Amino acid sequence: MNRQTNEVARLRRKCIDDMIRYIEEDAAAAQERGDLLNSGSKDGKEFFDAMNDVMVWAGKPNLADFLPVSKWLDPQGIKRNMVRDMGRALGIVSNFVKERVDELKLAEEQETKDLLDILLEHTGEGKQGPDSISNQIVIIIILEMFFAGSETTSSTIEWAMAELLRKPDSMKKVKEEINRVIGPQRKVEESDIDNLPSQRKVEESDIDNLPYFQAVIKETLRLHPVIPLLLPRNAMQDTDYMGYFIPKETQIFVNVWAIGRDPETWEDPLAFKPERFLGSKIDYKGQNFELLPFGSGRQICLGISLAHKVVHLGLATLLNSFDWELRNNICPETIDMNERVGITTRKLKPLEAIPKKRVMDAR
Ligand code: HEM
Repeated sequence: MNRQTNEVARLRRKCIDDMIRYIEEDAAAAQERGDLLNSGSKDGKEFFDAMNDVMVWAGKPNLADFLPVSKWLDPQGIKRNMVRDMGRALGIVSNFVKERVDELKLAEEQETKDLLDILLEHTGEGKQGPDSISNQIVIIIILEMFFAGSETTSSTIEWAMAELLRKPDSMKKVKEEINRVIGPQRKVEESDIDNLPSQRKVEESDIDNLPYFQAVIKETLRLHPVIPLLLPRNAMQDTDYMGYFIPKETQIFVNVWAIGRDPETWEDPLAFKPERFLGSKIDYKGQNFELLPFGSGRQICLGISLAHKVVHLGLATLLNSFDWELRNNICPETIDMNERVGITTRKLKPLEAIPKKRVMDAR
């Protein structure tokens, strides 16, 4: 999995470069209009909105779960709304898959294949062999990957940026560190974050070169785990757990949001203090039960290594490419940090910050 994730580093680089280009173009246009960024991608926005709605329906307590006889009535309209919004998202993903199928018909031999290319190599209606999958399944797998991988990473970056803007001291420290290690003259590479075999030589283990930045991400995931109750589990049998009796078929949620804010584990738990992770061995890879934003064990996030790269590369690039400022009427203390409740926790009010292109140092 790690090897395959590394092989498509070039694609991630391109996505990050595109993101910076879009921000620059959007920022210039927004300045002329006198407002903030407004992404030009209609499909992107439509998908983002549909996904948001699906996450809200998925996280709503459903009366029908407690009163199964009322299931067919769908008393709160949750199923109805879910089917509608899932349909919107599926429509966009179907078009995306169709575009790729058309591109592949015209393409020569590909150098690098992504997940969709590989899935498409195995499409068929089952006649070709047991390992062939239908087009509909391909669309559903891609939809699931988009759902699992996009809002989680973008929200984590948004929360981190909001926390840094609320705490100018931490912002200053992280920028100084990134500036010292990377500097505005060159792009942030994945090798700056991890010890990867990379396009350029890594002089030392770069992960050690950005300890404060690493700590910022950990602290963000402690306070804002984007899947706060993980995915639900079902007790397969009657279980006695630490003196609690859990009957078979009980649906169980693990509240990692509360674990990350537990005053018995964390000093000053509600404060954003990346320093707490400096020199600490606590990590989010599922071994330290006080910090479980990706879950743990067999059901741990399938995309953890990809998420690790994308979140670090994305945020470091945003910080290295721009200086971020708040609007005139907002100061660090008044940034709205309320959460939108759903199966994922997104910011209730999207963060509004103005990117100012960094001027290259004349070194
Ligand atoms: C900051 C980013 C991310 C966070 C915080 C995150 C967190 C999680 C969590 C908490 C779970 C449930 C684990 C459990 O219930 O124990 C999960 C599942 C999953 N994640 Fe992630 N995730 C992130 C990014 C990604 C990415 C980039 C992908 C890949 C596209 C991905 C793919 C998945 C999949 C497929 C599952 C379902 C695994 C299963 O049910 O077996 N995630 N993630």
